[in-house]
Amino acid sequence: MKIAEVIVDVSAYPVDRPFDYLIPDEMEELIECGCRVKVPFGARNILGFVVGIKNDTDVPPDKLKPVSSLLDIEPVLTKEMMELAKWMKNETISYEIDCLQVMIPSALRAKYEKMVVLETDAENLEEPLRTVFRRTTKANYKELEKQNLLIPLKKALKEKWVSIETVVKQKGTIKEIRKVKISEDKDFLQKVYENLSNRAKKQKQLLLWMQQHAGEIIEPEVIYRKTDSSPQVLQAVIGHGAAEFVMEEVYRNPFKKDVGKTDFFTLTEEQEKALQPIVDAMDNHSPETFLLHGVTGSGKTEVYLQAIQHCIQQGKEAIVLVPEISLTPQMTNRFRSRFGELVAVMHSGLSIGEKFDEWRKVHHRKVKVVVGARSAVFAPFENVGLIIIDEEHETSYKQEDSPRYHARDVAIWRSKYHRCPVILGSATPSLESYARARKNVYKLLTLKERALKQSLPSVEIVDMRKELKKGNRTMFSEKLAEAIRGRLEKNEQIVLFLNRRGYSSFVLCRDCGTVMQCENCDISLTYHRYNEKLKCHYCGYEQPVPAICPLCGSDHIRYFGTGTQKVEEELTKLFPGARVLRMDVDTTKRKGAHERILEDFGAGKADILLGTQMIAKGLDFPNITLVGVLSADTSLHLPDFRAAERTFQLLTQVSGRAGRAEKPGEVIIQTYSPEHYAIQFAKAQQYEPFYEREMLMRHEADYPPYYYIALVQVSHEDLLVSAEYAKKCADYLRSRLSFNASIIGPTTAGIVRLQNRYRYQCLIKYKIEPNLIPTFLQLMKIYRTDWMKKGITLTIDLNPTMI
Ligand SMILES: Nc1ncnc2c1ncn2[C@@H]1O[C@H](COP(=O)(O)OP(=O)(O)OP(=O)(O)O)[C@@H](O)[C@H]1O
Ligand SMILES: [Zn+2]
Ligand SMILES: [Zn+2]
Repeated sequence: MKIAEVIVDVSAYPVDRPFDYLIPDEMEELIECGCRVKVPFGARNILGFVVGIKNDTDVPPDKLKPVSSLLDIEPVLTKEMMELAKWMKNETISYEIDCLQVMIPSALRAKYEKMVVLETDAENLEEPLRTVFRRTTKANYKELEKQNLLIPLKKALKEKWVSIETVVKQKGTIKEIRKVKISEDKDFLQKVYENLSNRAKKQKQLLLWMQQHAGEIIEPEVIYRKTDSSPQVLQAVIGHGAAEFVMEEVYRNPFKKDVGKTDFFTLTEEQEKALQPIVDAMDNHSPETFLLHGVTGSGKTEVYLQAIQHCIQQGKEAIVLVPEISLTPQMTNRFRSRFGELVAVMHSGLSIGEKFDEWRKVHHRKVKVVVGARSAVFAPFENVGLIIIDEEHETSYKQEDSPRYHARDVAIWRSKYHRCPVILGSATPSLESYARARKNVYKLLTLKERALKQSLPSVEIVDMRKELKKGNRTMFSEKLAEAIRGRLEKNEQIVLFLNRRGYSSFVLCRDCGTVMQCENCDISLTYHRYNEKLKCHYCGYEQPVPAICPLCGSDHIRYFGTGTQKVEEELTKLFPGARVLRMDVDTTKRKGAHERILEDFGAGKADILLGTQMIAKGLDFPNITLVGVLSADTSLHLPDFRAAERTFQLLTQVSGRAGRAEKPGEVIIQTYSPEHYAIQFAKAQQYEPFYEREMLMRHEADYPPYYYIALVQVSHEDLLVSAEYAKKCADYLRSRLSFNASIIGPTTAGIVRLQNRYRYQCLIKYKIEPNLIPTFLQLMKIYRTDWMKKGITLTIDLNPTMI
């Protein structure tokens, strides 16, 4: 008798442990650890992962149920991943199933079809497969399963006579936008127009307009707006054949392009010195963590590339993590142009199917290097020699929902498993990492100079309060405006950065002061110019901009569109000839848009790149000689203890985009708080003094890195219920944790009401608290057995990125 231990896909069960299932005889040779199965659970058949196989069980025979079906003939998880999940579930207080799910590509969670592809001459196969593949080189897996051919198939797979190809059916995350393609045939449009009766006034009006736009592909919303027509009218006109609906064309895959080949640079002395200890650690199989602190443009990437080269020479594999936002072709091409076909790239811009293709290259050892965002840390390599996390200070390395893991922690866990080094790289390391480096927990490697000894750009601070006093009401100080003008004349490029964190455009009634709020959340709605709508960034609620104030009926509605759109308008007014590219959430929604904007800017098709956080990192364009920061302090006054750190990081990163080649760079930072230390140190571009200063602040307030923090959050539709259970949490924690841990709260969360749920939280600060994880697990158990039924949601976030 063979028994499978299965982690089942139920996230509401109080106990998080494997369940035993009988393996039916016909599956005995097929099931392995790491395969997914379907098993009966209660009245349902649900998904599960086989995490162990054994010969006996305590479950009485009459209770023991058999596995219903097998989903993977090849395991999708390695032994390492299953071990990692066990560690992760405690570390992040989450279900093991969630940890396992996050490790596999989303394609495996979508609908797909499996095909078995012949990889050899059919005559080399054994019967009965030979007969099958004499007729075809591709057979449907389901068919073979029906014919009971899985056992010979498994053998053929092991011999690599066949392989399995998965065709994802669902288009997945690619957003397809429905647009209207107007007929190119003007005469035809005219004919349709003439054939319409005069009573169809709206249709006629629309057709007249269409004649002016023959052949164009336009979003329906734009048509409604421009022609004052309704969906019904458009539908009618389409019915006459004057236009048709088309789906947004899929953009070419930016990674299919040939990237050419680049050579290794001769390292500078500093780079050489940084690389050596990493190479030594690889040679000695030593799981050390290095913090590579190098100023912007110091050539950290070159150090990574040469370290990877060494790793490949050792016959091992490398994982490179970069923040999603800087996972641009510019970045990935640096890896692809060095290592060619040995590189797989994983990021959210790819469709589910494309992502899955990349994952399979890793799974089948077709590549040696994977470059990807956070989840690439789970790349199923089995012989990892190096893990790199670029821009390690980035908050996107922490997953915001369950499992709330930090890629850095996972990387370090894996480095111990594989006995290989980790490199954390940044020009502005997180305080936590730098503090660890100071204590020799991480090994500090420093690059103080830029790669070609270019000087860092000169930084100037402009006090915007004085501008206002001078009577300048624009967003551009005289200084910045002048500098922009100068660059435009010299044909040099400009980056303008709008710090939009915690700050957005909103709509307000000038008579009564009402700010338009979301119906479901305690958040003001954000104004979107392009479709004249107000939108909630938290829950997606959308409404048209009201013509009159819903509260007092006044029509004095004012738009505080101080976002990128407004800046763009002002820019074009001030500098009519300037070519501006805007990069923000609106202009980068579509697949490939982000890449295209950068590509165009790199190719010199624009003078000014205007953007938000998205443009702060990773850009390496030689012709940028001016960086302007329009509003340095918007991120400074957020109620988050990391506000100063984030501001410093942003300003330093964005300043670093200037003067990276021969031409010297200049940075102008506009601010209303020029005296703030985060801004002053960003001006000096000195990390260490900032670090010292900020550490003092953290020390005084008992914040990380001196203390760890954890956030326990409770939410419920009813405010009082939420408050009551938050208090229960706090009481429970107080009764179980030591006096060294301080429990603050319960207090209301930063945003009290979100998606119609009221939120309370407790903040826990602790140093060494052996009882913490067991207490949290216990609290979770109480929640899952009892509170959940009452509609409570409880989340526990260890080391939250925002509080
Ligand atoms: N040894 C070298 N010799 C010549 N050029 C180099 C060398 N190392 C790096 N460079 C060049 O210097 C520039 C900056 O390097 P890179 O982009 O790797 O810096 P970085 O430290 O990653 O910067 P940032 O943190 O600002 O993104 C690049 O254009 C790179 O090609
Ligand atoms: Zn009003
Ligand atoms: Zn909302």
